[in-house]
Amino acid sequence: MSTSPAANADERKEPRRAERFTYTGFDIEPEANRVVCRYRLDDLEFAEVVSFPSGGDWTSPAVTEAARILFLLTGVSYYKAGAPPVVDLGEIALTKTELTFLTSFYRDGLGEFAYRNGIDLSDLRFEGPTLERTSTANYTPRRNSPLVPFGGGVDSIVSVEQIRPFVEDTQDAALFVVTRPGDRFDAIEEPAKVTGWPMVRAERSIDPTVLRSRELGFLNGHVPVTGIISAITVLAAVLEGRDAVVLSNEWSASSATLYDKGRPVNHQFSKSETFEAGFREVLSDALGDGLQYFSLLRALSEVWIAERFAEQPRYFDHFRSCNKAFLIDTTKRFDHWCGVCDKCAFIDLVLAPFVSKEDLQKIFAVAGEPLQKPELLDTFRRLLGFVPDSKPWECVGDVSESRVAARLAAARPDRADDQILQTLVAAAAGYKDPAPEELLKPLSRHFVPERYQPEILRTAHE
Ligand SMILES: CC(=O)N[C@H]1[C@@H](OP(=O)(O)OP(=O)(O)OC[C@H]2O[C@@H](n3ccc(=O)[nH]c3=O)[C@H](O)[C@@H]2O)O[C@H](CO)[C@@H](O)[C@@H]1O[C@H](C)C(=O)N[C@@H](C)C(=O)N[C@@H](CCC(=O)O)C(=O)O
Ligand SMILES: Nc1ncnc2c1ncn2[C@@H]1O[C@H](COP(=O)(O)OP(=O)(O)OP(=O)(O)O)[C@@H](O)[C@H]1O
Repeated sequence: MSTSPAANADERKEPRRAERFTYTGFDIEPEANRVVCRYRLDDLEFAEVVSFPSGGDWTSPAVTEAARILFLLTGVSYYKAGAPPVVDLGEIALTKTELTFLTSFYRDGLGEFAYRNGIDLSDLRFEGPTLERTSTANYTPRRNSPLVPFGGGVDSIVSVEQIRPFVEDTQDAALFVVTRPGDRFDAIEEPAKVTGWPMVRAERSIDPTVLRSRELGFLNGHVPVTGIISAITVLAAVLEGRDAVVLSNEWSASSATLYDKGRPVNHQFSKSETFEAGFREVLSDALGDGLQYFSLLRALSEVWIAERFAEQPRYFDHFRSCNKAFLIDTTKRFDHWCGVCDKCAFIDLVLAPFVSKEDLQKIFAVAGEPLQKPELLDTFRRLLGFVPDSKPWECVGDVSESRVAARLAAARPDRADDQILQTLVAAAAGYKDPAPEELLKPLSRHFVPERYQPEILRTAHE
């Protein structure tokens, strides 16, 4: 694959698969507090730069390990530009555990990308030396000093509030946010202020070439971005000697968006339990068990999370889950809930049992509350699973969670006249869903260490 940087929108090329993707190397640049990751797709070079403005101890062996893991995961954005059958790891030797994990990160993490582009990634093969690890970096952190990646939505807000009591003695927790250099997401900054916690930042420069996919004839599509953010957070945590990276990935993030020839395709793969378990193994082999990477919400339903969020009204005027707040192109970024996307519709629905109609109408005031828009009936029908194989490619709950939320919301006096909700509940009558109280208990295993377990996790599924 080769391309001219002079290509413009009038010279669009047809995307085609490349032959080979190569990990060419990474440099740790302590004086600039950054890591530079370099890749090649056939003869086209890419570089991604991740900076950590607050610095840290770059001499620690654990930092080198964490930077190497970051290098492994950030490659996926550039691989997807040509999706070749071969990934050449160059001089980077991988343990068997790492190879298994990375293969899944590419195949499953790019599952949506592959499905929507009609590409079969089952032929994907990694070539490179094998690493026989005999010891870990033996990382030893400070006690109770978690770093919480913060997306500004319901999930990470609930995590912060659940973790808060466990860090009262150390006062050493921090939010973590990844942006482009100098960029700020209002949708993150505003609720972050409400938490009152300090913020650690990383700045990520994606190679600008990959942002011109259409024009340059690259393949394009979704990338497992939470995996990339996770790897960046781990490096930030290790630089600062912290003991935990606390994700906010819920139980339903493990559910497939659809099945393709029997194989699950999950938009949220890098938020899934499979990703979490594999990444934890990689981290434990490389760093030892000093750093705990886990999702606090792994075992918990969207309904439980929504109920906890409703207990925190001070965030209502400040939080935003709509992904239109996060577009890289600032001219296209929204400064309010768009009020029509699947994510807005889902958040409205799942909060409706617990947050008053009046408050939800205020939250969605600019574009209007999704549950009041007759034109969104089909959107809600898809969220509730009434249209086969049409769960949105978005971070939304499981169809049964949506049906339970609809029933609970429709039973509220302030929703008695809500046409959409009443129509959905009538249509949901034939579905056998868990009782609401079942969704208020832990639903699966989780990896939350005892010192960070909220009450709900202490009472079940130990
Ligand atoms: C903001 C958003 O939803 N973006 C998705 C959208 O991309 P679009 O082209 O409209 O805009 P940009 O996000 O600005 O991306 C421009 C190009 O850059 C590529 N890119 C971006 C980040 C990266 O790490 N590597 C990249 O190569 C991207 O592919 C574009 O070509 O549609 C894309 C195709 O479906 C999505 O991939 C974009 O999603 C972003 C990567 C993103 O950050 N999305 C999160 C809001 C998101 O989806 N979070 C998930 C978490 C699940 C997971 O980890 O997979 C969720 O909410 O479910
Ligand atoms: N720019 C970012 N910097 C750091 N962490 C992020 C960023 N964007 C998302 N995250 C984290 O990635 C994970 C997945 O994001 P997701 O959008 O599902 O969560 P959220 O914003 O907390 O909640 P919601 O689903 O309501 O948007 C969460 O742990 C979230 O906090």
